[in-house]
Amino acid sequence: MTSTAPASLIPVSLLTGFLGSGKTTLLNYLVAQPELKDTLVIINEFGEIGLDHLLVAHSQDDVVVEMSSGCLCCTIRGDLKKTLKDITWRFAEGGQRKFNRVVIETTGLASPVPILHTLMTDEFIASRYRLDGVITTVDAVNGMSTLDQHLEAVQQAAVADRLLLTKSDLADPAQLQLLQQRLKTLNPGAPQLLPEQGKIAPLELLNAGLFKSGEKTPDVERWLNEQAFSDDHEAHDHAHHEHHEHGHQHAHEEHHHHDVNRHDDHIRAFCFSFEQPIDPQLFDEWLSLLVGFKGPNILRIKGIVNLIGEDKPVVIHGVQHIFHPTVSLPAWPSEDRRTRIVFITRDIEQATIERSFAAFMQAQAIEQEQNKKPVSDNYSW
Ligand SMILES: Nc1nc2c(ncn2[C@@H]2O[C@H](COP(=O)(O)OP(=O)(O)OP(=O)(O)O)[C@@H](O)[C@H]2O)c(=O)[nH]1
Repeated sequence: MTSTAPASLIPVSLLTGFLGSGKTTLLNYLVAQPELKDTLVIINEFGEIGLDHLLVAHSQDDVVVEMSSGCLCCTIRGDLKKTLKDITWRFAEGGQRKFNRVVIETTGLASPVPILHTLMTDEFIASRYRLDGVITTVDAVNGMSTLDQHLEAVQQAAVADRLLLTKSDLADPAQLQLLQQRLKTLNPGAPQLLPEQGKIAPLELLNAGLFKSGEKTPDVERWLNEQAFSDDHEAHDHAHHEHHEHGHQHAHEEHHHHDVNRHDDHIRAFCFSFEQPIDPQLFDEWLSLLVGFKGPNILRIKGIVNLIGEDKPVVIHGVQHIFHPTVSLPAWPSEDRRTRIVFITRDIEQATIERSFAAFMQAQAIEQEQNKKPVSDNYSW
């Protein structure tokens, strides 16, 4: 189990959101704000000639924009690695780095999961950068139909740490409320914010990760936002209820369309918790087996774990089958010593996770009694 010095790593915010959902408008506003001084913006878009960089105002000398062409999610993944390596010396003066934060705007057409993956897998990147958070813009007017039609848009919203509902000035309030409820069901942990023409206090978006810039103490509560998952079912029921009402009162066809095999019906967001400290080997085996079998369907995992023999909590953060180096926290953030892990999955139910964990615990108890084979030999998914 390794641990890193997160305070010294450069925070990276990922800005994603479907085509035309207001990413550039937001960036244009953000780069002019003092909080984003010394921020390097990497803009990527689909197609050979990038235009977006021309739209981002260079309001401050310290804000620099790096262009890559191609689709960031596939061919450009190598380029992203290269760019993140190159900028450490290209944007340096007298041996001093000229930026202390990076924002990557991704193409609206792709799921950000492979990019998160890239940020975690490359050794050089993981040793220099840390993910601060995923910011996702959702168009308040077109959001519903975009979510219906594009799995990528659902994934963008599902893995967000902050959801920005743009163009709310153009949306009908009832329509906006429905979208907000749908997003709450999809991703209960992400605060929803409503910028007007991209105007939003930068601090609402930055520091969404475990650590705030310049601070050594992690903010687990804000990062995990476990509280938001406790009324998960309520939110789900409410969304369906509202959905029906809306369908009957306003748009029967739309209602019907939304209910038919929605992409987000496959997405699950829940918090797994466990009271007692967990045997580290059992936890490792369980997690390895889980990501081994279900990796592609795990969009994001983040959590705080109480391990037997460790007086400090351990933080885990993963995407698909890839995990960030485990971080040991200096102390428990509160009296609450439970293991709490937030899962965002595709087609993996909370009950499946709970059942597999219970089976491991049970098998371990039997094994301890009979001193038999490792638990993983006996569990199948
Ligand atoms: N009325 C209104 N229009 C907005 C708002 N935010 C963005 N827009 C408009 O929406 C359109 C698309 O915004 P962009 O910022 O270009 O969206 P984008 O996500 O960067 O688009 P792509 O680069 O195509 O992915 C532009 O015409 C913006 O002016 C808003 O809050 N209100």
